[in-house]
Amino acid sequence: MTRYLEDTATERLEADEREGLYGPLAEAVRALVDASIRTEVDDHVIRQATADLERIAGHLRAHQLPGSYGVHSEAPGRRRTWGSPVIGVRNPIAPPLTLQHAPDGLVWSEFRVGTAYEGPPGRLHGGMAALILDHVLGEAVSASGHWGLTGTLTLRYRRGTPLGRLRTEARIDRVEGRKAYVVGSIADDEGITVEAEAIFILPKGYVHPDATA
Ligand SMILES: CCCCCCCC(=O)SCCNC(=O)CCNC(=O)[C@H](O)C(C)(C)COP(=O)(O)OP(=O)(O)OC[C@H]1O[C@@H](n2cnc3c(N)ncnc32)[C@H](O)[C@@H]1OP(=O)(O)O
Repeated sequence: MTRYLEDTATERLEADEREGLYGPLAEAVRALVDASIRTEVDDHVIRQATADLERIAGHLRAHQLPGSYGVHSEAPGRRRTWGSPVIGVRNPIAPPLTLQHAPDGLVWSEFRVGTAYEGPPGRLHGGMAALILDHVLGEAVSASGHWGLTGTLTLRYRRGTPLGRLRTEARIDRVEGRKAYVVGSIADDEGITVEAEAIFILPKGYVHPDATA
């Protein structure tokens, strides 16, 4: 039977420590992105800030992964998606979402989006809504014990999604062979703004990297 690796208590503690280190770094860069979009300070301050940031990037690049982050081990134990553009603890591009799992398989999150994700004035960019929903729907597939890549993702933008506080949720509808059908949404305080449905497909011959015999 296929089993998936779980963290021990010590491994969880180590991972929490790493999260406590990298989380604030990503949060500081997120604040920087917002500041970069909205600042109206004098030109010389911007030039100075640019030089300072280039210097800081140089410090961080002194020792780094040779390639992309992928699904990587920060510490012993379960591999983590800390580079994810949706939930990644280490990725300042991620809003980030913290996903919650209900006992009935519903995956949901309450989160905030700011100016970095603006499409129409004051509203969430449609592509960003697709990114969030792709991930959350994929997570609902995983939560059901299945796995797969997005084959088709269909969105219906019912009305504009305001920047600010939002909620997303997803649940699996059914599984047919290697295909998992899943549905979800993004909502503001007034109700659903974007509806999504997707088919996630387990690629032919795929073996999960965390699977043990
Ligand atoms: C928990 C973390 C969540 C993270 C979520 C992140 C999600 C992602 O970003 S995934 C990245 C984006 N997606 C991709 O890159 C996928 C690229 N595509 C592929 O790899 C392949 O085309 C893949 C895996 C979808 C299907 O390939 P393959 O396994 O060869 O499928 P194949 O054997 O031809 O077809 C299997 C079944 O699926 C159907 N199918 C194939 N492709 C699609 C598709 N794109 N859409 C719908 N159905 C499809 C076929 O009709 C067939 O159906 P049936 O069994 O009824 O005849």
